[in-house]
Amino acid sequence: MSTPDEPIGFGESDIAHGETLLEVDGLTKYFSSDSGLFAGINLETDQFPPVSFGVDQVEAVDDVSFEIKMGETLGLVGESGCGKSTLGRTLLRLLDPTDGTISFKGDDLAEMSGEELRQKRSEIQMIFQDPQSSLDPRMKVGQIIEEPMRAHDMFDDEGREARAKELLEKVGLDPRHYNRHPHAFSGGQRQRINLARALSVDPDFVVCDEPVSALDVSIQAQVMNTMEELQEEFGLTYLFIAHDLSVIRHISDRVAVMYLGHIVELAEKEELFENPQHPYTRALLESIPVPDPRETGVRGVLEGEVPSPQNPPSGCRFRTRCPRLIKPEEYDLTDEQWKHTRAFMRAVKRRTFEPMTAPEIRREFFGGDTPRGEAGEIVEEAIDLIEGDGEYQGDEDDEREGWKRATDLLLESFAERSICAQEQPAYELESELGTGTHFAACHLHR
Ligand SMILES: Nc1ncnc2c1ncn2[C@@H]1O[C@H](COP(=O)(O)OP(=O)(O)OP(=O)(O)O)[C@@H](O)[C@H]1O
Repeated sequence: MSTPDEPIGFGESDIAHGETLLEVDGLTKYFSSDSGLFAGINLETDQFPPVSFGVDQVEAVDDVSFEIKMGETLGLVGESGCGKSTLGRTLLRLLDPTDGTISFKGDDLAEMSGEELRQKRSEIQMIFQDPQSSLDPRMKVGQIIEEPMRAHDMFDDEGREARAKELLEKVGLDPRHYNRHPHAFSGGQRQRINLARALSVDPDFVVCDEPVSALDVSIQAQVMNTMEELQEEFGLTYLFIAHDLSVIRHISDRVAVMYLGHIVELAEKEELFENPQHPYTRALLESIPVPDPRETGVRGVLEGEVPSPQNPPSGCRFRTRCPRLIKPEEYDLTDEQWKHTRAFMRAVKRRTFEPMTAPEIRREFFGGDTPRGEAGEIVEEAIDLIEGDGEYQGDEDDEREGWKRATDLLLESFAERSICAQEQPAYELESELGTGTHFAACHLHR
């Protein structure tokens, strides 16, 4: 048990600044897609008997590897639903991993349970997005901050109170607020209370899950500045989860970009923002709203929907939306012809144009220069299926069938035969800025 006389600067960690604190290897977390009485029973009306047994998996986090160094902030960014929170919670063992290792100071958290895991939890803390709901309104601020210390049997009553008051001051609040209830505080102040609570047990590592997303922009910067000061003072290491790139840019040393359960790019902050190497990262960066009022809206917004994590694309998970999908080896296509074919495939898949005649399609999508050879035959067959005066036109059901067959044909012949569909990419690149490694999961770097 710690003594109350210990200074608030807390105990020394046995890992030096800049050394690996946490190393995650092949971390995977699948959820069964439904739960309850009928979990695993699927109704399939087109077969007999019309039920089958089997659990659909949501591949929320899939084969993720990275490390975090003592004293650094690793930013984790990605669109909603890409698995950021699941990753954070699995690291802390709030969720049980499906596979992989989580080496924290050399011990595998994935293998721990019971008392051993409970003990470890004082070294790893988490801060959540919503400071409103994560603070019990019936408890006073002092009790809230002391709760984790009590759970870990740290100090006596007097010691805990002294420490709680000192922490209130450290996070930028007034120690005299010790006896107040959380409702008396603003959103930013409540997040500061959360910070004090997380720090009360002297953690080395704090997973911050969208900690400033619910706050006004001006308050966000203040809270992040406080977090940086506390990091410096207490030698903290952060995994900072956010969907907002400007927040990530403010606080991170290195940044990991997540898409549909995979980490697609990881590099030092400047390198990632100035020299992004994954088409998804580029699209994310381009979709940041432009501050210039003369430019309206957002640029380069990502096309299409994120696929379901229940049935994610093979190979590179971004390939179904990727503007740089790689040409399949077997076709003799110029870059220009491939660009046209790819654009045509996307337009057919998403049915973005009204029926046209075959010459109009050739002109519109291929500038009159349709590919030759096998690829050309496939393109012509697809054109045949959707052309305005072709056999599939006139009846709505037939028309739909024609577009579907053309889509399947194009996807099977081109998209599915790309290396992007066949192999999961993972490449280490040289950084242009800074000294660290640059990971990019994109076959353009093969
Ligand atoms: N308990 C659960 N059971 C089933 N599926 C889940 C569960 N928790 C999360 N998921 C699914 O896992 C995927 C990843 O979700 P997660 O919350 O980790 O994403 P996120 O990137 O943190 O998104 P957000 O920013 O919206 O919280 C989603 O498809 C989500 O629906």
